[in-house]
Amino acid sequence: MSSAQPVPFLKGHGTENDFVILPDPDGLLELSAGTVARLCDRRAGIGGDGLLRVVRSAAHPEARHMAGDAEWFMDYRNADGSVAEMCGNGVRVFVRHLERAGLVKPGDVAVATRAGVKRTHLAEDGSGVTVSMGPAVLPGGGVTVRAGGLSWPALHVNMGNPHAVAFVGDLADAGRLLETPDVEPASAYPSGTNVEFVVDRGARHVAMRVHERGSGETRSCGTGACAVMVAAARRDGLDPAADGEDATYTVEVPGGTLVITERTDGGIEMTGPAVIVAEGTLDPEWLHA
Ligand SMILES: N[C@@H](CCC[C@H](N)C(=O)O)C(=O)O
Repeated sequence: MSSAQPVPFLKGHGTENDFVILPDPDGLLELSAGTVARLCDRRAGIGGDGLLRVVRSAAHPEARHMAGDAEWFMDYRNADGSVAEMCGNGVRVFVRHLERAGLVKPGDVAVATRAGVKRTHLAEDGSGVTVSMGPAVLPGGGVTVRAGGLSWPALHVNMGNPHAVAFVGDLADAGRLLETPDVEPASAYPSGTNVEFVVDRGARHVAMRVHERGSGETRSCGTGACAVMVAAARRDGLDPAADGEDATYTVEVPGGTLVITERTDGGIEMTGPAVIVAEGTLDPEWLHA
């Protein structure tokens, strides 16, 4: 990362999906994949499942076309430094940071992402953030997930980023998830995928584990929880666009709870917490080592 100036950072999380946040309003930081991976390293860096660079849309070539709708662009990177289209927990934490920094007021805030503009709503009482995640796309075709020596049929769901959702007998069946689950056919996911393992907890209430592309097993994934909600609804015979009735599910993740509604227009809304934990300045000696 090239910068002669001190580089500020924050640390935040949403249902324990944690992020390094780098405010860079004018898009001046040159952020290599290696620097992102160093920052997200839990022992030698700050630590995080991913990184949120906070850039004015007008200052970023990938977001300039959205500047009229959303002042701020969430430049999201996975912990290994790879770029991803969207991060559902990240976008909540992103707007919490904007609010805390006095850059937006509670209420409606639009955020530009690589998956388009996402509309968010920051509760006045600071309780949580709701994000309009857009519709799920179900490309169809059979997918199989293998992990922990077992295999399951899975549903391919795209929430701006790719997911394979498998219903399992027990969340422990997926094993330790230290390695990337095998997903077939690989051609269904040319850029890799996030994988969710799901069990039922009650009526319209599920629990999941997730192995994230570029980050490994994490304690939550917002786009993954939305993919799981849609997979559970279809399995339960619900399709709000056809039924003319919204469907709401509670999705438990290891790091907390997300509430997700699919509307009759196909739009998906996710509500959950967003917390800023700390802020500081990167040590220039460490940064430029
Ligand atoms: N944790 C995120 C998803 C982050 C991106 C994902 N790992 C990918 O590569 O698609 C979320 O909360 O949605």
